[in-house]
Amino acid sequence: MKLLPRLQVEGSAEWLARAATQCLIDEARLSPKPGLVDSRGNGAHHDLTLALMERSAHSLTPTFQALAQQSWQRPADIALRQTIGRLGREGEQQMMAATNGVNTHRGAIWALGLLVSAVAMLGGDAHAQQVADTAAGLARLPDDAAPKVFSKGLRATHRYQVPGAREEAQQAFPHIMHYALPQLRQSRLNGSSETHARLDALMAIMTSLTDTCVLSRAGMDGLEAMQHGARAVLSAGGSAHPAGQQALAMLDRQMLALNASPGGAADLLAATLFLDRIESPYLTH
Ligand SMILES: CC(C)(COP(=O)(O)OP(=O)(O)OC[C@H]1O[C@@H](n2cnc3c(N)ncnc32)[C@H](O)[C@@H]1O)[C@@H](O)C(=O)NCCC(=O)NCCS
Ligand SMILES: Nc1ncnc2c1ncn2[C@@H]1O[C@H](COP(=O)(O)OP(=O)(O)OP(=O)(O)O)[C@@H](O)[C@H]1O
Repeated sequence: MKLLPRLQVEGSAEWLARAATQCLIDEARLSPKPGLVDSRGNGAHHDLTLALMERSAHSLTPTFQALAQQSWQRPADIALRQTIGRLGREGEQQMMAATNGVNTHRGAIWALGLLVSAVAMLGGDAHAQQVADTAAGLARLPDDAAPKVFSKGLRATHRYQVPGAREEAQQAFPHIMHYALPQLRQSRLNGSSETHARLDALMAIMTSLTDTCVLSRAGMDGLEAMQHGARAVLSAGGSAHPAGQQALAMLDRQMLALNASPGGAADLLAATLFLDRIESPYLTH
């Protein structure tokens, strides 16, 4: 692999960090998303707003940049895993400081952080599948310095015996690679607007993700409502189609009634937009 001069590495790290932040902002603004914060309002969240999500996204740029710098052309080993674990946890603290203690982006720091690191490990130029595989290699390494803390996500994975954020990464992000990215591109090819293509990609994730945000807030009934509702949108022709729009509005009402919010699916949509950008960095959708 070609060794890049320091300045070029810094420039690439900055580009990756800005791209990751922009994907978080694009995800947050995308509307109408069922149960989630979007340009219309707060969805099922009492403690989140779009302004808070955007402030949080900006607070994470230095974290993404440090992750890219530290990971540049390095192999997946315990030393790198420890470094990115530390940077990820520091990023969570930055986020919490920017939001006065509200969890806006924990799952997104995990998924996007690993993907930013993986692109940098590969020298800044790679296909989405290689990036996902490389990120999975990192996620499978033990992080011995991680504090043993209680988390809602972990409790939901144990209680319902389902994979969560950790496993999604360790399995090389199947919901991005097998559902969201293909749907995003198919909907674009079908002539859908960028907004509709992104909403369809979100629906594709929601058809099968075991989203621990939804499980924690609304149990298995909430998760089933999310998966069935998302399938109904896609089988009605997607969000660009009038019948799909009706199905999406119904899913939104259901999610609000159940106090359910597919935050994990939202994180994976942001990560999907990032991998899409990596493969076509000069296109502005
Ligand atoms: C793995 C993480 C997300 C912790 O996950 P945990 O399952 O313990 O639960 P927690 O409730 O804190 O967060 C889960 C979040 O993931 C998202 N999520 C939920 N379900 C899913 C799913 N099935 N797939 C993907 N994401 C999901 C949601 O946004 C949710 O808020 C992460 O915070 C972590 O361990 N960070 C340590 C720092 C680190 O190693 N970073 C390295 C990369 S930067
Ligand atoms: N647009 C969005 N709207 C809402 N949540 C989002 C959005 N995008 C991403 N998320 C994710 O959803 C998670 C927030 O979910 P949730 O509010 O259930 O977490 P919590 O603070 O741990 O729980 P609770 O609010 O039930 O106390 C964040 O970690 C974030 O990663």
